[in-house]
Amino acid sequence: MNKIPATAPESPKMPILRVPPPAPAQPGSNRFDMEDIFHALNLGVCVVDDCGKILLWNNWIAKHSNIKEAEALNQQLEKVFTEPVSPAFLAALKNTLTYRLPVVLSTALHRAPLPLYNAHGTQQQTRMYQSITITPIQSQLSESCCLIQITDSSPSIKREKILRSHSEILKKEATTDSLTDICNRRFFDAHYEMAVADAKRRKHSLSVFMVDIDFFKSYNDYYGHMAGDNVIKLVANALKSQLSRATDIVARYGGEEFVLVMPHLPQQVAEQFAEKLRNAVLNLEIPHLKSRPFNQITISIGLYTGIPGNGDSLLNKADVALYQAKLKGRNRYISLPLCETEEYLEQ
Ligand SMILES: Nc1nc2c(ncn2[C@@H]2O[C@H](COP(=O)(O)OP(=O)(O)OP(=O)(O)O)[C@@H](O)[C@H]2O)c(=O)[nH]1
Repeated sequence: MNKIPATAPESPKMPILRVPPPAPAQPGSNRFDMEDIFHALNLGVCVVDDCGKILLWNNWIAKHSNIKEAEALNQQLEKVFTEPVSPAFLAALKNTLTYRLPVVLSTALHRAPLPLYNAHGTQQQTRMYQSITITPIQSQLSESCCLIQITDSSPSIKREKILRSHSEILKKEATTDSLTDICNRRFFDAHYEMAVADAKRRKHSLSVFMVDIDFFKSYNDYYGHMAGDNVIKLVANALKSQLSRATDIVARYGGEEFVLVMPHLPQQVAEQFAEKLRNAVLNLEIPHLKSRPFNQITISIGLYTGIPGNGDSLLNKADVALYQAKLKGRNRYISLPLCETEEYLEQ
């Protein structure tokens, strides 16, 4: 190891760092051995000369690269490793040596520029995440050198990953209905507001489908609440499986009621889609002996297709249509007739 001299070097050929002389020893205090401190640092320290030859190599790098100090000294940095060094690191080093400007390698872009490991010879052979700074320094002999400092950023990156996954989970929980795993009312309200604004701006239609499971109170009473929960899940899945466009959503509106919003559908296509939804639930063939005359789980659908205007909301109109579907015997869709706003669509 090349000691970091605190005074003038013995050999005029050996470049040295400008290290401030130690403070005069106070009575009773200890003098520090710079070499011990250099090797005890909990970060990698390496100095290369203007040709990229290694002049200093501390214990931290020796440990994490599995390359001893004696093997590293006087070798070209990029050749001392058996595995490749990242081109970004080499470019940064070259820049610092040429232009004498310090560089901080972005940990976001360059996670593991050097082949350094936390656990050598174990199964855990993934490169350590590193934060690297390269600083130009001047030796007393005016030779240009670079100080490379490396810290292990794995713990902070791990922490960041955990925080990010926690925030993803929280975001999902805030927008998803826990029983059915489809969008919840909160997400729907926000989405609906944006869909309405978009449809108004572009003057295109929105189709709103209000869906309600028929005779669900009697189902709960007869089969029990848990069986009722399971039906809600199955119906939610059946409705969701009919959607294919990224712009369409289905949400649990509350209890055994669902809502679907789909932009840009001609009314006739929206009606065909409502029939597809009804059949998807019918095809589940869930027995419901208290539902006369169907004897199985069915849904009623209220559909309204229109350009959002300033009057009654599309949701209210779809709700009115649902009420009519219930009155007319359930297991059907009702689509409210076009009003003035829709005449625009027909032009
Ligand atoms: N199992 C279960 N039941 C629910 C849930 N949310 C609401 N319900 C029940 O759904 C039933 C809805 O009943 P009603 O609104 O009277 O409607 P219905 O019996 O389906 O009658 P129609 O809609 O007129 O066909 C009530 O008994 C609620 O307790 C839920 O999360 N799980």
